[in-house]
Amino acid sequence: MRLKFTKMHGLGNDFVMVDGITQRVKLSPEKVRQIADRHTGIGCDQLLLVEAPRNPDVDFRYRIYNADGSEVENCGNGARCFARFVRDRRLTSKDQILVETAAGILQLKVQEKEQVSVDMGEPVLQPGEIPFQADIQAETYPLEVDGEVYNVGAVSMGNPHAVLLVDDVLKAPVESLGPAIECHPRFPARVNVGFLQIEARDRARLRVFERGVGETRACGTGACAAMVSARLRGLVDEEVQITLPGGTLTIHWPGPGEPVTMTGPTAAVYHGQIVL
Ligand SMILES: N[C@@H](CCC[C@H](N)C(=O)O)C(=O)O
Repeated sequence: MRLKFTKMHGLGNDFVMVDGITQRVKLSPEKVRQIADRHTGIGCDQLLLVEAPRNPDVDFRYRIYNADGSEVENCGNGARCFARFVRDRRLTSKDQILVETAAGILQLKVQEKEQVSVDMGEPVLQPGEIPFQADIQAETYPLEVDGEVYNVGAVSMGNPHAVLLVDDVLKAPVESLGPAIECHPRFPARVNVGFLQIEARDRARLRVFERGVGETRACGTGACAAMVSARLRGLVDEEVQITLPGGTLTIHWPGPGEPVTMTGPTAAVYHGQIVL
């Protein structure tokens, strides 16, 4: 199979974008891992596959695969790159795009200077739906890892996130605690793990150890989940600039019952073909 693709990124969270509308694509977890390999493939955090929608009321469907080959529900930086990709490839000329994902329908707005805003929908906080094992919903939950107890927020943005507050993201134990929480038995579908440092009511820093990938330079759903967790704890206002290692996202969330909006940049790097 010869596959045409575009390499893109959102704040350094990098993607192989594949147009499954104008070419025939058959992907297995092995093929995704082969493409994502940074030494022997193209290299990416996620592969995003654009397809025709199944729901006639939306414009596209897009599917998300982590570098480990697992198919997942949502990807914030990927959603922004997806919007830019379908316009650059002239699959649509709309600047407001509705897209079906495994997490539901997202609404994307293409702005000036390659910025895209995404209505990420309402966060899910019910433990069973995240999924997270807890008897009742709470702002934070004590989570035991290797004999230590950490207070974590648990939020789904379509995909599951754990959020820990830290004093300094640069010193946060992302490489050790990230994988231990990612596979914690209380998160039966595994989890993305965010380490959040609040700097002011409108400014924060974040590092994310992503499920199925490892630490990435940015995670859009991770920034939304961090915002939700911080706001539920009363630590931030309704709009926050969240700076990740790859750059800054603007996240807006008035509060429970409201959708989260994420705004940030997109970048196209190159086009290519790979034979699999
Ligand atoms: N990088 C993404 C999230 C991608 C999926 C995640 N690793 C998961 O397994 O849920 C983002 O920008 O949101």
